[in-house]
Amino acid sequence: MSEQELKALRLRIDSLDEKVLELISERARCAQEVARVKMGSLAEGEVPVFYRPEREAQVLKRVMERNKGPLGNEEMARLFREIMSSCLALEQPLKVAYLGPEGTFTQAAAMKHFGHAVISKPMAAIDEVFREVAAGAVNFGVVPVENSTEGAVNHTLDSFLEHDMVICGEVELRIHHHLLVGENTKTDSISRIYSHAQSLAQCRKWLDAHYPNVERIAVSSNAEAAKRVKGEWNSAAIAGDMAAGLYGLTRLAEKIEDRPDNSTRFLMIGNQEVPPTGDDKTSIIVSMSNRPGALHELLVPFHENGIDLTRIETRPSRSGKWTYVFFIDFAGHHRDPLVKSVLEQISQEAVALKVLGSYPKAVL
Ligand SMILES: O=C(O)C(=O)C[C@]1(C(=O)O)C=C[C@@H](O)C=C1
Repeated sequence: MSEQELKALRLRIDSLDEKVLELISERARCAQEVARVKMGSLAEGEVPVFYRPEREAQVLKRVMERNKGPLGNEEMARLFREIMSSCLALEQPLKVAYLGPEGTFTQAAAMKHFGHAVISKPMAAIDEVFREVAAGAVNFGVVPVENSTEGAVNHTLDSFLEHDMVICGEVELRIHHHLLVGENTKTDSISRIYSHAQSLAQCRKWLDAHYPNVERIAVSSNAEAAKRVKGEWNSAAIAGDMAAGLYGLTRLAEKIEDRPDNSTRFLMIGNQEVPPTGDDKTSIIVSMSNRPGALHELLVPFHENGIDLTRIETRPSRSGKWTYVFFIDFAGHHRDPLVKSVLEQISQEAVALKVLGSYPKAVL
């Protein structure tokens, strides 16, 4: 390509950037107007709701439907995700607590869902994320709930039994683990590998094959593992890209998870009910009396009404020995007439039924 051709193309890019800049600014001014309208239409004592997950899901879906390339749908939606995040920050900067420390996959999930224009707050434990939201110190919390290789995150399920929370969104993240070392690590003398217990489990076969005799040490998070390695010469960590970048570690081996489709689902928790979008999920907790056929009775109304169950999980209830609660996710919104009638049928048989929330299915 000649110098002249390159120059002409860059001039075109400059002129397009100016237009993009003007359009983004116009969009941001529109969002400010939206905020003014929201503030102006409040009833006495009502608090404005700036963050609207149902609307955000619609915007992102529309972008993906209309995108003609060459950028892929996900890539384009990610760009719009960030634009919307910045527009919302003009209306109200959201405060989001997540399972920390910085560099965890939960932080990556929070950014994927809310974009980067939020004030994020790392918490030391899942329960603390719940408490922070309950105390009103943040608008939303982000917690892991299930992994495709390792199953349910029990701390999260148990926290739902203790706190009154509304689930207002979900996000799925492909989890890639790397074996990370620091500048001072002697790579032929690694005698311990740090990571979160779930991540060690997700890489078990790889570790058996490559580091069978090295001690595996479970720590509170992958980011904590990365932090430790920085100061030691004989250790490595299993963690993701964010932690690697944050602690300046390099990858000795990439994508070492045993299953290539290894992914984790995260939930956004808050106090805000989300209206239907037409493509939603609902999460409920049900406790049934301890008798034969109870689970069958619980599931029949879903089957009879053609409602798609996406997950069912069992946990011991806190109220009695050998009694259980079921965590169920299904397609639909609790305001849909069909879902409403199924929930009514179940509540006649159940000891207790709690709707944890209806929320848009993950778009990104
Ligand atoms: O539509 C709204 O209610 C807005 O506040 C605008 C907007 C956007 O930028 O598109 C911003 C934040 C909301 O979470 C949803 C959408």
